[in-house]
Amino acid sequence: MDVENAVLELCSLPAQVLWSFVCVYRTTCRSPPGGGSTLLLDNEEEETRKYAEPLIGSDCRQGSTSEMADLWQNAMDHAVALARRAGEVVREALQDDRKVMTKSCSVDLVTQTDQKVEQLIIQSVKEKFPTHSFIGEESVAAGEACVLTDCPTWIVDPIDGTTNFVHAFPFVAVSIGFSVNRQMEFAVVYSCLEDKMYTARRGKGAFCNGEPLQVSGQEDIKQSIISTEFGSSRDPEAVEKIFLSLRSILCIPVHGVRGAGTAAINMCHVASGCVEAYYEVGIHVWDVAAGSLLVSEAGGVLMDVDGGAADLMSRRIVAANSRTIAERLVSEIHSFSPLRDDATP
Ligand SMILES: O=P(O)(O)O[C@H]1[C@H](O)[C@H](O)[C@H](O)[C@@H](O)[C@@H]1O
Ligand SMILES: [Mg+2]
Repeated sequence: MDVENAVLELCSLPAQVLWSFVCVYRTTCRSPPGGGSTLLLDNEEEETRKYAEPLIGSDCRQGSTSEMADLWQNAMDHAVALARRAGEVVREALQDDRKVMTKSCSVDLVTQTDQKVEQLIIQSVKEKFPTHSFIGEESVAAGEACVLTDCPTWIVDPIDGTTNFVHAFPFVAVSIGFSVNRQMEFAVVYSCLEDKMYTARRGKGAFCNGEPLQVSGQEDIKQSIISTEFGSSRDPEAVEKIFLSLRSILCIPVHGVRGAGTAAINMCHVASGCVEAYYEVGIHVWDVAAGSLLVSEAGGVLMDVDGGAADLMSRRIVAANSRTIAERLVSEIHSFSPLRDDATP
């Protein structure tokens, strides 16, 4: 039977049996069956196999369901260690003069520390997980594509709150999201100057320094704090919409409007329950990927600013403690549509 028919035959088997085959294939027929071609597994199974290698070993011990379910734990642990190391680099850099450069406009700042931290993270991940993909803020700024595929992908904002970093304003985060099959599997946001490590694993809750997070139970927007940012665009039409939204929301009235200066930490505040909702138009996928999982794992909801499904590449986000608050916010937002992160240039 050739490889293609073998794969079709296998796909009709229950997963447990399929996994046994993968085990057998891995240990008893290193060379692909039928010579030449390799049995192609989709990325996740391939990655499972690669990851699960320590679990299979030469005795082909089958990874139990829980061990397989934790196959991304190894990557998450590495992400936490990288975020902590990156935080040390950020704190050290704050002791020196920071060389400030600009990107899309005069207030869209970047520093050598942003670039150094991103390189540190990506280089380390490439060594440990050579088949993984990346979306990094500074790599994209340098011309790399910003496309999310099914592959295991690290979505990295080396310094979220770059403007804060330049001014030593105390909210600076390293944000690392990880997606497989376009679904967030884990999130790590390290608020470097507060020494707060926010983590979330899909289906396993959200935490800050190991303490569980839960969104606010407040359903009345008039008893709420809302966070947002002015962003780095100074396009008159965009600024007009930003201020119209801000005035509408402020005059609901809400208790207050806040902004940490970083999308990632704004979303951590929603997950922590100290802010009922955050919204913004103009952010990028690297600003919100990790925060989106933290909010949903803390019991919150994500939505587009027009009330539709959240789309991490759309540059628009509402992250709230509940649909009630999210939909009330949407009714007050004057939205606009920046060029998508994955738009073809
Ligand atoms: O600091 P950045 O990584 O550039 O990201 C920030 C962005 O530049 C803009 O200031 C947004 O308003 C922020 O929410 C975002 O985090
Ligand atoms: Mg950034």
